[in-house]
Amino acid sequence: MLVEILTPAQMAQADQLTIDSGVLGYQLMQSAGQAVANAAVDLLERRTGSGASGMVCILCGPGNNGGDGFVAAQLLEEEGWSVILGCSVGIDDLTGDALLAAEDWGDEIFSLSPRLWQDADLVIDALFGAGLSRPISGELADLIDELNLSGLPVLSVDLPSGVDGTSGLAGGACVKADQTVTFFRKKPAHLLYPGKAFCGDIFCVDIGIEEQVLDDTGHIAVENQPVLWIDSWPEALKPIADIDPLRLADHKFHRGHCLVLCGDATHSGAARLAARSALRAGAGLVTLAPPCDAASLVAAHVTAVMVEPVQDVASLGTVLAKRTYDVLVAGPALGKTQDRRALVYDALERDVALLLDADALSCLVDGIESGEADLSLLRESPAARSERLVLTPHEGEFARLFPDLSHRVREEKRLSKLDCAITAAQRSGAVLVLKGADTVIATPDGRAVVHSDGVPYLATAGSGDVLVGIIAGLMAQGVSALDACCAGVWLHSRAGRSFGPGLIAEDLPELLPSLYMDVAGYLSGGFHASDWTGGDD
Ligand SMILES: NC(=O)C1=CN([C@@H]2O[C@H](COP(=O)(O)OP(=O)(O)OC[C@H]3O[C@@H](n4cnc5c(N)ncnc54)[C@H](O)[C@@H]3O)[C@@H](O)[C@H]2O)[C@@H](O)CC1
Ligand SMILES: Nc1ncnc2c1ncn2[C@@H]1O[C@H](COP(=O)(O)OP(=O)(O)O)[C@@H](O)[C@H]1O
Ligand SMILES: [K+]
Repeated sequence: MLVEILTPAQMAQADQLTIDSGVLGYQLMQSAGQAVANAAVDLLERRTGSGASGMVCILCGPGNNGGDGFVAAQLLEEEGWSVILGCSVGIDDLTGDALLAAEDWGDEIFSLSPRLWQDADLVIDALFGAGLSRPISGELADLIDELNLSGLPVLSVDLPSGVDGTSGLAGGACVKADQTVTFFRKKPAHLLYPGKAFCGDIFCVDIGIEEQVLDDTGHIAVENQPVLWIDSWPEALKPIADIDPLRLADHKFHRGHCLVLCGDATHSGAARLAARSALRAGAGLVTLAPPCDAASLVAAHVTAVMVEPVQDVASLGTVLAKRTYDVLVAGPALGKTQDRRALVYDALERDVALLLDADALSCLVDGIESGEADLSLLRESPAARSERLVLTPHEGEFARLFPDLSHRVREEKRLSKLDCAITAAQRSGAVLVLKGADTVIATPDGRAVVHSDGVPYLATAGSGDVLVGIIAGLMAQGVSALDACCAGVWLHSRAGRSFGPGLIAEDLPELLPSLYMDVAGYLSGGFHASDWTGGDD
């Protein structure tokens, strides 16, 4: 099944639709508080041994997040745990369901102070959740800093207080939680950094909201899971017993041919990594295209990968006319000389699936008088028109192409990486892979997939070249651009995680075969990401 991600605004709509259908808001709050209390008991029992013999400190804020805290306080006390509760406002300042919850708590409400947790075994952070409207500052920020220094386990309700639910940005003080319990569906901040790093283990619990509300709320993105792309998994990467008998006699030309443009003699490693990765990802043939004076050096460093010199636009035309190529990759250490830049512009006019990475992305900005890429060249390319244009920028390349959506601007204006990636995909007409510890894959029609799996081992030279090669290899076999990007990012991340420390980019393509056996476990059902029409239509 799809795992949808809802913005706090969409979540508020889900709450409201449920309330409109006859469920009391206070009932939802009680379910949320119960889930928090359950999680707290698990954590307490792990810390204090079984039996209700520990103390919980609950920090409540002025809104419904605080309301969840009051409910949890009451339930934990009923179960025999010692509870001490502080609130950022007096009971007279509470309203609605939060006021009801505070009245039902009935016990003492202290002012917030570090003294509250001095004897505690666990702190529950119910200060702010979806309603955070600005970074936390002043006395509350000091309190959060002290809490983070206390070394006590912290359970956050819905979101770690201070983290912006929509963008995952952490502008002011933020609670550093060991565990976060959220409700119905995850929010962007549970997946996007830095927010995700503050959440600890995330548990998403059912509080009685019906799935059907999603038809009305829509969703901002989905999580990247094999169910999205497993149905388009190439035959050649399946275990022999799963291959369609009619495909057992396939030859290499059925598995597609990738052409990878290559840089000069001193910069050919990146393209060679991409080429090898495309082969490992199942492309039937892969050819590297270096400039003439680098051809013998490149040829000396490859074996199954072929070499066809491409000096200029004319020779690219000749090479493309000679054989059928299914996918063209341009970027890894391509260089930004006049010649190589001309190749990128020429490739944009050709009717072939096109993956632009690294230097090819920079070529779209470098040497342009206005300093701005002409995105209409991308949008109107045959590749984009046939939904076969892919861009794989890291944040630096993304900032050059889309300066108004850069990481810096996002932080300044508190914009979400998801919204910005979707906007960039719409402007460029490309399936866009905005790489990072939280990679966002976005499509021109407004869909987004998030792969959030901090694997710092992947932050190593050449790792992005491998990713673009994997995506190209999958597309060569007929996988759609979106499915190939999602599957490629998944495989890349898994490879990094399974290898662990010491990983270098050369290791990554060699890890793919063992991952294909893992993928085989998912082959029993699913649907294509490319068939998914998004949540808000
Ligand atoms: N019926 C519902 O809507 C449900 C809501 N639930 C809980 O309600 C939460 C959302 O509740 P609210 O919308 O009341 O929002 P919050 O409780 O997250 O916070 C809103 C309050 O905080 C204040 N505030 C925001 N940023 C601040 C800052 N930086 N410094 C000081 N004060 C600040 C606002 O003025 C407002 O009073 C969710 O996170 C979830 O925990 C759950 O109880 C489930 C049901
Ligand atoms: N901390 C991290 N967690 C997960 N993935 C990461 C992390 N850091 C980098 N990556 C991934 O590693 C790859 C690096 O790509 P890139 O920056 O283009 O490197 P290069 O240009 O050296 O090939 C991207 O796919 C990115 O998503
Ligand atoms: K919270």
